[in-house]
Amino acid sequence: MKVTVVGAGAVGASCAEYIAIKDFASEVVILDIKEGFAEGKAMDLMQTASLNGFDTKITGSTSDYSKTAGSDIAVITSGIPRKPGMTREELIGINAGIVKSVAASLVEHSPNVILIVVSNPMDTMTYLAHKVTGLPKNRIIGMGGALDSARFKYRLAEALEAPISDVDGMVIGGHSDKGMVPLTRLATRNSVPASEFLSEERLNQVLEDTKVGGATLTKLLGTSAWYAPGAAVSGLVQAIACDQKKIFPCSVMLDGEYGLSDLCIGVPVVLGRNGIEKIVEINLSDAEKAKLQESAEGVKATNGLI
Ligand SMILES: NC(=O)C1=CN([C@@H]2O[C@H](COP(=O)(O)OP(=O)(O)OC[C@H]3O[C@@H](n4cnc5c(N)ncnc54)[C@H](O)[C@@H]3O)[C@@H](O)[C@H]2O)C=CC1
Ligand SMILES: O=C([O-])CC(=O)C(=O)O
Repeated sequence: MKVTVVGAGAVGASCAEYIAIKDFASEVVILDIKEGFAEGKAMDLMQTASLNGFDTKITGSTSDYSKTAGSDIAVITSGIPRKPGMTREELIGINAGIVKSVAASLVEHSPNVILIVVSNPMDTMTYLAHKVTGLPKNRIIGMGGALDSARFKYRLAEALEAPISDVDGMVIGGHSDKGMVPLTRLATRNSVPASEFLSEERLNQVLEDTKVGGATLTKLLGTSAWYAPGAAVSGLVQAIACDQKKIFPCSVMLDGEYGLSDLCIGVPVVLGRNGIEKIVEINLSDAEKAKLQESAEGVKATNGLI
């Protein structure tokens, strides 16, 4: 199993590190345009192999896509991150050009690749990857919901004063400050609805804190987050590589599902060796449907800018 990670920056390196530590891939290639940067990150990570106990071979490349040839999965993290006070949508001007050329180069060298798009604004960059590559729908996956759901569980556990392993919850919709739809109605603590433990007001606070999860970290760090994003990507890569058939909310091209078409937005999907093996249509309440619709309108407006 060969995995390429484009972008050796904060998210790309974290993602490569988590993939290596989980030790399911034979090879990880990191590629960046900054001369020597990917090679340096790869060497540094390889020097953790004997310490962390993995056999994954990590190599770096400066813009040489021939080294990525034959990749089964490729992750696109190349592009600029936001600074405090910015929205993800404001990154579109620079990142659209980067994602366009990177996606085309990846597919040229690995025609059977499954693409995972991370660069922001992620739903629109995923849509752009479809337009550029023409790959089948099951082979382009946007990563946002897995991260947003992890942040939702963090906030739920905090409110419930419970261990995170005891809580479950999912975020669908666009990966944006306004567009996320945390499904508080379906959140649970060990199968018991979270609403049995928390007031409506406290659950709403959890929802609001989840939606601004990325912005909160950007304000604290001065740039956007990387540990949880890297871990979330590695979870998707592992589900595909190991044919796990796990459900994650991912940004995928919809064709009538949830009453939406011609956009990529976060909905639950089953991930396995073929990429997106099924889009799972869950019964949403009228209020949740309205929020998803509103989120879709936001994503479509951003898509209009490419
Ligand atoms: N979807 C999600 O949940 C998340 C998305 N992001 C997004 O991921 C992207 C990367 O974030 P960071 O790693 O923090 O940024 P970073 O600045 O640390 O790293 C980006 C890397 O991309 C490289 N790069 C730029 N153009 C390239 C090209 N044409 N080909 C190859 N490499 C190129 C840069 O040299 C740099 O090393 C940002 O757009 C950020 O908003 C970040 C966190 C979560
Ligand atoms: O907040 C950002 O800009 C980066 C990102 O998408 C996240 O961490 O959720």
